[in-house]
Amino acid sequence: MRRDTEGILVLDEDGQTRFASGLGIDAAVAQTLSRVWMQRSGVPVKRLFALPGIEPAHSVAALVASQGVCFLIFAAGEGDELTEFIATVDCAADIFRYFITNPYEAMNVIDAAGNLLYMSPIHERSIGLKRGDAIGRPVRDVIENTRLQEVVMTGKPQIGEAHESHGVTRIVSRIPIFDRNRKLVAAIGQVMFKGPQAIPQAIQDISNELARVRQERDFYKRELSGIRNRSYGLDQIVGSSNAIKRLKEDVLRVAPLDVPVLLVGESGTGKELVAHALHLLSPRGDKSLTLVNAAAMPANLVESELFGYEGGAFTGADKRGRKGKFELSNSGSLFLDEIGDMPLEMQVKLLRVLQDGTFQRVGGDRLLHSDFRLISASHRDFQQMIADNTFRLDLFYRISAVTLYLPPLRDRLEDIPELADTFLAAFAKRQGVPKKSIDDHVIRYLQSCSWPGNVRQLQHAVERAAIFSDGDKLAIESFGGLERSADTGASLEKEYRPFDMPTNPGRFDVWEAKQRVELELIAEAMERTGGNKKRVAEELGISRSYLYKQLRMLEAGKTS
Ligand SMILES: Nc1ncnc2c1ncn2[C@@H]1O[C@H](COP(=O)(O)OP(=O)(O)OP(=O)(O)O)[C@@H](O)[C@H]1O
Repeated sequence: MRRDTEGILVLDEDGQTRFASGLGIDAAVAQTLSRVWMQRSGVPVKRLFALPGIEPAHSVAALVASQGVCFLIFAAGEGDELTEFIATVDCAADIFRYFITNPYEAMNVIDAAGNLLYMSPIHERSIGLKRGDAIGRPVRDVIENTRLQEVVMTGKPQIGEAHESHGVTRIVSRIPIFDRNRKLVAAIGQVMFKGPQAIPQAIQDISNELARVRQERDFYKRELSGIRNRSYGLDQIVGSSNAIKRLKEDVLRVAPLDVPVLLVGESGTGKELVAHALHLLSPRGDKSLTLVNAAAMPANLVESELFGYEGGAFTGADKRGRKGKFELSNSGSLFLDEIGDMPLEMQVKLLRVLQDGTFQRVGGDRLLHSDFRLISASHRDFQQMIADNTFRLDLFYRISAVTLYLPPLRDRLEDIPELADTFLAAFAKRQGVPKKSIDDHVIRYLQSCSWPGNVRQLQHAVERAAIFSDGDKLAIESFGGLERSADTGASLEKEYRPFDMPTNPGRFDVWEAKQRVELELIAEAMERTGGNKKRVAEELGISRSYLYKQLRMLEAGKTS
């Protein structure tokens, strides 16, 4: 006969059986437990203990009341350390309580779905939660930057990691919890809570260094993906609208001149494309075009990226030092994208480089010189930035000898068929699949959309539709519902026009602009050298007679 593995035995004050079931009916079990109960005045009954003299091993939980006792008997399972621990350590419950309320090391528990089952009081207090507030909530909504949910997803522990939350770095271990059938049921997070001073400075330094390296890695990844092996010329600028025709004419006219060019236009209008064309069509076209994205660059990297650094300039720096973008673009062009996002303190430094082409590496004292042609770009409204004092007027003048305006796609909807066709052809070639086509009614649909992300958005939308359309034609549904136009084009064009933009986008007098920059350079050099004309002529590489002529113009400008 199969023996029960569980049972209940209820005894009264005098040890008489009041209720029994399962193993509780077994005479040997009842006798043993009755003895334990009747000796309670000498040996108090433990809350949990191993059942003596019965094979296989069983554990007993005792619920003691004034009129009697209820024993719950259950199979312990071989080598069950928990039952053994509870059975042999009298203060087992107190030890558990210590672990879950430990003020030096918090313990949080989540279930397999990533929801909090328990959070230590110390941790709750540290993030301003009331007792039990976090229970039932997804852990990632409660603990900033936590990765505890990853542990229930992967089943892999994360031991001794630095975790930054609410401005404090603490050491954390995250451990998956499995049941006896090796099924993942929960995860616990143990957080060292002695305060920041408990974390050795070395660990803090490593964690800072790691964050810096991660940031740097992401930055270079972005840079790398930006440097595609594509050839950019005028042919790459697709479109036959008047606006694009004029833009191409202007690129041809400006490219050979060694003056700074500012490209202004919304995101995705092709500023980078135009920068490449300007460079390729310039006398510097066979040299390199160095790309810098001021917005994507982490603040702590901007200076060393642009200026380079000398060996040992800071922790983690290359021992041999490194050239910055200014040096790398020597004799070529420098494309400074999103210049409007450059912090003010960097603007001052950039201005200095643009004034005389000299600079120093971070941590160095050698005066270096670089000869580059600056092409900068921004989607921002310079007029507004200058009014808000977030962009320096003198820098604006310096970078915008020529400003080219790139029209938003909504202002040249007639380019959509050509652009869409180009993107479809390129997509088909890249993927090695037949090219799909677009019916006129789909083109009309595309022309009714607002395209806030301009050509880039169109390119992505067309590629997406090429993937999701069945057959050899793009269907409207496969564009996934694009935003329709509310016809705001005209006002936006105005918004993006920088201050001295000609009303006719792209039209300007290049010679006038060149003259203006030259006069500014001369005025500045005169001021710097205290009016020493010989030095000014030498520094600027112009003859003295030409300098005198220009000075007369400057004088005339002041009095007119
Ligand atoms: N006229 C165009 N002809 C062909 N492709 C274009 C044109 N304009 C933009 N593109 C394409 O659209 C995408 C975005 O262009 P680009 O990166 O030059 O825009 P951007 O104005 O520099 O954008 P952002 O300001 O966001 O950096 C690129 O893939 C580019 O090749």
